[in-house]
Amino acid sequence: MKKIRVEDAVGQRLCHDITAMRDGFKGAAFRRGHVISKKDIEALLAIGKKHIFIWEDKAGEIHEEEAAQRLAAMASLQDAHYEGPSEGKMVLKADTSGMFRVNRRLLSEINRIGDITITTLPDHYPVQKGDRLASMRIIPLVTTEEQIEQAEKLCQNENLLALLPYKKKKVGIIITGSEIYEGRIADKFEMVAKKKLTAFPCEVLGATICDDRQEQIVEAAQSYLNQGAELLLFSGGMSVDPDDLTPAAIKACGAEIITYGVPSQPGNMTLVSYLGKAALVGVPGAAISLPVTVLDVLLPQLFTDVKITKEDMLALAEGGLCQLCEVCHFPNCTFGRY
Ligand SMILES: Nc1nc2c(c(=O)[nH]1)N[C@H]1C(S)=C(S)[C@@H](COP(=O)(O)OP(=O)(O)OC[C@H]3O[C@@H](n4cnc5c(N)ncnc54)[C@H](O)[C@@H]3O)O[C@H]1N2
Ligand code: MOO
Repeated sequence: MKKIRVEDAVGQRLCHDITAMRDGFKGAAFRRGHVISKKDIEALLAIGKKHIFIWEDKAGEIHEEEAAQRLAAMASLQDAHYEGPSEGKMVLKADTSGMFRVNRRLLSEINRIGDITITTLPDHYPVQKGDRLASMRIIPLVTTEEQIEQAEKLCQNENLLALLPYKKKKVGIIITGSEIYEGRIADKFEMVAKKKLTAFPCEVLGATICDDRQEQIVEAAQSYLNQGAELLLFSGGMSVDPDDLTPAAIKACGAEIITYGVPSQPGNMTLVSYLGKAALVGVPGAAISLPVTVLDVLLPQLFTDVKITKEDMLALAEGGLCQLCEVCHFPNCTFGRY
């Protein structure tokens, strides 16, 4: 690449986007390929560009825009599209709502190569259509093609990124507790659960209030399963009192327990289990009194086709202590990352 003074550049073609920042604007003031005219000289000087590069092709070298496009192509995925290049980078955006996945080990290997940087939302992040998911660029204006080939090779047999779209599910809500069943207090869980479920494609089959009696809880669960429910949320009776029967009732339904107890707080006493395709989730009482608990962390994955594992739950421990912020920013926070 040849460096020349802006005053001597009239008639020359810019070989990369040139960024300006002013009054809240940050973006490309001049695009790659723009032919510099006399009137551009003052504008370039005003954004601090006294010199520009003139591109000279060299074998084995690759320009930032082509490099970014190659990186995007090696990590293409369904239900998302790339935009760019702009300022040398490609940005991945979601075409649907779902749970974003990133292969962290592979991401680290690619970023270790040298000039390449790929940055993403956190693994398991819930996203909406239009959200930015990842951005890719090389740091210098030019890199060796060999570095891009190395990254491409790493992505040959495994996916770097994925977006798991939410699937429509039928949901049954089972509320336990003698105080609610006998009318001593009003139920608060149905409203809480239904509000959280509005973020996902689902049909709520109903909400059943049960006494602290195992057979009644099992019967309510079976009734929803017979109606095709793929997600059952059980509330209350999840801790250590003699009347806390929900975990035993879920076991009695024949579900395979993935975990009873999650290293995350609030929501420690959560139970995750599966009976065939259906997820049976025991939700501790804290979900009623706090804006965000483990339930909010689990819901995105519960609406995908990928089952929650014990490893997933163990990974919640670091950062899993909610900071109880005055204004809750979940999921844009430390809580619930795995
Ligand atoms: N000694 C210990 N105490 C507690 C533990 C523990 O491990 N050792 N765990 C704590 C955790 S964590 C939670 S969360 C709570 C509550 O757990 P439960 O899910 O068993 O909740 P309940 O005992 O059934 O109810 C607690 C409280 O909330 C009211 N409630 C419950 N469901 C409803 C509803 N649908 N609508 C309105 N109000 C509801 C209930 O009446 C109780 O007042 O336990 C900690 N304690
Ligand atoms: O199970 Mo509890 O307060 O950690 O929700």
